Amino acid sequence: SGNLCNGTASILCSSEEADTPITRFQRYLRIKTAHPEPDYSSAVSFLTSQAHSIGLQHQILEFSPGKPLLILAWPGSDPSLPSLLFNSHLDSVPAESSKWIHPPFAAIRTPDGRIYARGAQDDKCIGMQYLEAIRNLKEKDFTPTRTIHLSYVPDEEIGGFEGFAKFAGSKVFEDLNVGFMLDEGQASPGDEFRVFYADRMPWEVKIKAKGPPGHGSRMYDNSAMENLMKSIEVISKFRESHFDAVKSGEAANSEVISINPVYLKAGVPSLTGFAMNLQPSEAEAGFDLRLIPTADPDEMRRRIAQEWAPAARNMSYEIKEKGSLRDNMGRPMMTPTDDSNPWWLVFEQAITSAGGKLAKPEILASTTDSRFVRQKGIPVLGFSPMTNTPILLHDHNEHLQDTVYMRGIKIYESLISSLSSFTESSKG
Ligand code: MET
Ligand SMILES: [Zn+2]
Ligand SMILES: [Zn+2]
Repeated sequence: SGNLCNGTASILCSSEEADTPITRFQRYLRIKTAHPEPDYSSAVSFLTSQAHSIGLQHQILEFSPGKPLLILAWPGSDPSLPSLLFNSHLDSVPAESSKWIHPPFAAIRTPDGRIYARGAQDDKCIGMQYLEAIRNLKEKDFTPTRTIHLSYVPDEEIGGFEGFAKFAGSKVFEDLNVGFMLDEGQASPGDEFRVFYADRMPWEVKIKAKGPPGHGSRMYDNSAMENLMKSIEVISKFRESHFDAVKSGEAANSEVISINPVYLKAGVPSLTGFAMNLQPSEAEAGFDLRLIPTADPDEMRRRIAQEWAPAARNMSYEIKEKGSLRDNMGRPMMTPTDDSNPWWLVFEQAITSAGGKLAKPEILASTTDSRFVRQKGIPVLGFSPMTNTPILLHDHNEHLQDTVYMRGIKIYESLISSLSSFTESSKG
C-alpha cells in the first residue's frame, strides 16, 4: 500500500517506486508478517493481486481462524500427471529493531544493492521469486505439462501445526496430487547452491527442579537450583560431545544432535529484581533440541527422563516433539538424492543448465514445513537460491543482494520449466 506507482507510470517515479521485480519484493517485505502478530491478510491480498496480474488461479484456505493459506495454480496441459508444489511461509520471526542498521520492515535497498528486511532470506525471497519466474515463463509463452502449484502458508515459524500440518492432512492437499515439492533452504556463503534432503526435528524440552528453599547464606543439598545446575552440566557434556564432532570436522553441524539452552527461570521476585538472600524452591530451564533424521527418539526420551530430569533429584520435564522422526512407512524422512529419484535428476540438471553449481546435498540444520510432506513419502527438496550470501536467517540485519535475488528468478525459471515438462515417470 502507499505505492502510487505502477508499470505504466514508472517513468514518473523514482527507481524505488517503479514496478519491477525488486520493488515488488520490497513491497512484500514491508508487510509486517513477523510474530507475534503477523499481518497475514495484507500479505495474502498482496500476493493474490500479484497472482491475478500474471493470470494464476487462486484459492484461500483457513484451517485455523486468522491463519489463511493461499494456494495458486498454473494448470498444466496434462492435469492427470502428479503436480508440483512450490512452498513458502508467510510469517517471519520477530526482529529486534533497535539492533538493526536499517529498520527491519522498511526493505531499504542500499547503494550497493543490499535489501535489508526481516524475511529477506527467510523466506519471502523464494515466495516472490516463484511468481517472477512464472511471470517470465508466461511472457515467453511457455506451457507447463504438469500443473504447478504455489502455497503460501502461515504459522511455520511457530511449528506449522495450524498451517501446513492441517493443509497436508486435508482433502484439498490430496486433490492437488503433489508428486514433488520444493520448500525453503538456506543461503550459501560460497558459490555453490545448497540443497537439503532432510530436516532435523525440533523438540522443545523444559526441565524443572524443585527443592527446599532456605536462607541465601546456607549450603545444603538438593536445592532446586543445585538440582537444575547438575542437569545443566550433564546436558552441557552431551552438547559438547556432539559439538566436538562438528569442530573436528567429523560431521557437519546438521549431522549431529544439537541442544541449546534458550531460557533459565528461577528466583523469588522482589521490587528491585530478585530476593538475593532467598534460595528459590523452583527452577526451570528450556532447550531447543534438534534431532537428526536417523536418531532414535526412544533413546532420547530415556536420556531426558533418566539423566537430564531424574525424578530422584526432584526433577520433572516436558517434551514437545514438533514433528515425527519417521514417515508413515516407518522410514527416516529423507528424500533420495541419487538416480533412484527421477525428480532429483531433473532438479540437478535444471540447476546446471542455468549455469549453477550444486554443493553436496545436506541435511538442513533447522526445520521446515517439508516434514509434513516427507511424512507422506512425497519427495521434497529444500532450496533457496542464494549463493555468495551470509547465512542471516533469524539474525539481525537479515539482507539479500539484489543481483542474487535476480539470479534466483532465473534459476526458478529453469527449475519450473524442467520439472513441469518432465513426464518420463508419472510416479510420485
Ligand atoms: C519449530 S518448527 C520450525 C520453526 C523454524 N523454521 C525453525 O527451524 O526453528
Ligand atoms: Zn525461519
Ligand atoms: Zn523459513
